[in-house]
Amino acid sequence: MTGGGRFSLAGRKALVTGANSGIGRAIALGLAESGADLVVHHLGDDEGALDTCRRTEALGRSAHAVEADFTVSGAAVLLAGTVLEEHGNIDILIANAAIERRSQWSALSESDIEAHVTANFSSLLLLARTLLPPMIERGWGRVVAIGSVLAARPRAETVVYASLKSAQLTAIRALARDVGAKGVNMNVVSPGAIETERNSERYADPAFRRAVEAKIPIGRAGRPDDCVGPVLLLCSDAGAYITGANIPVDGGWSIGDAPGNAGVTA
Ligand SMILES: NC(=O)C1=CN([C@@H]2O[C@H](COP(=O)(O)OP(=O)(O)OC[C@H]3O[C@@H](n4cnc5c(N)ncnc54)[C@H](O)[C@@H]3O)[C@@H](O)[C@H]2O)C=CC1
Ligand SMILES: O=C(O)C(=O)C[C@H](O)C(=O)CO
Repeated sequence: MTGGGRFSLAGRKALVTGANSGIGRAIALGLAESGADLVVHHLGDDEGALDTCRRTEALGRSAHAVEADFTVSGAAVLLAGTVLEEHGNIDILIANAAIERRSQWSALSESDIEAHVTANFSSLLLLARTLLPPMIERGWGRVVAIGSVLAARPRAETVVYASLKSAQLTAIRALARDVGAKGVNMNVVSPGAIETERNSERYADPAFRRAVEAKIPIGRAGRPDDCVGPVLLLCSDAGAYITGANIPVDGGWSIGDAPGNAGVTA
């Protein structure tokens, strides 16, 4: 099945980071359903990456798995170079992979801060530095970074993670401004509470689930699949006039949030 018309991604090739699980896997498969070929990035999950590749091939698209640890300095540059060399130009970059280590600010270690900065912020800029020029040359490209509603909801135990989601948004908007006239659109999709591998233990606690659901106007936690449609819009010609945007996918959770609202405990 391929999404047709203005949502079609036929003939496009996408690199999706963290495409072995959760939101990244759902987005990767959505892109493939709409006609894109894939480069499936993962870290330490051969089985998950192969599963995404097999499911992509079952949709009639090609898929190749690549591995990189973005907490390691130089890994993003190496990956981008290898991808261009071995898999050809990338039309669509989905920067989805991220680490989230929660701890009180008073317990933060320098190495933890550095790991977050390298994986969640530097890797986006370094992937973009290599992958954007060929997009600009061909006059068409899309970058979607996966943000978080936490960027606008600062809380002490996610101070590094949330700050970097804010920084990522600013970076995307800065670059979007520069490449907009060259056919390259760059946006952020910001999920709210989405049930995935990273938080399955928290959601196993019924009290946690109830607390989260009570704050969401749509009344349920999100599913990875909820993030797919907005990304397809931004990656296709249907989204040709959208750049530098930040689209929340949070069941309405952020409606009425004041900047700096720290009252959400889920
Ligand atoms: N699940 C949620 O409620 C929310 C998730 N997000 C964002 O969505 C994105 C995906 O998260 P989920 O699907 O929930 O989590 P997940 O844990 O299923 O996926 C994270 C992916 O990142 C990759 N990854 C982890 N450490 C890495 C490293 N050091 N180097 C390279 N890749 C690494 C893994 O391959 C994994 O597939 C992340 O950017 C996260 O910040 C944002 C808001 C809410
Ligand atoms: O991981 C993020 O980023 C989040 O936004 C997490 C959720 O909002 C959350 O903490 C509730 O499950």
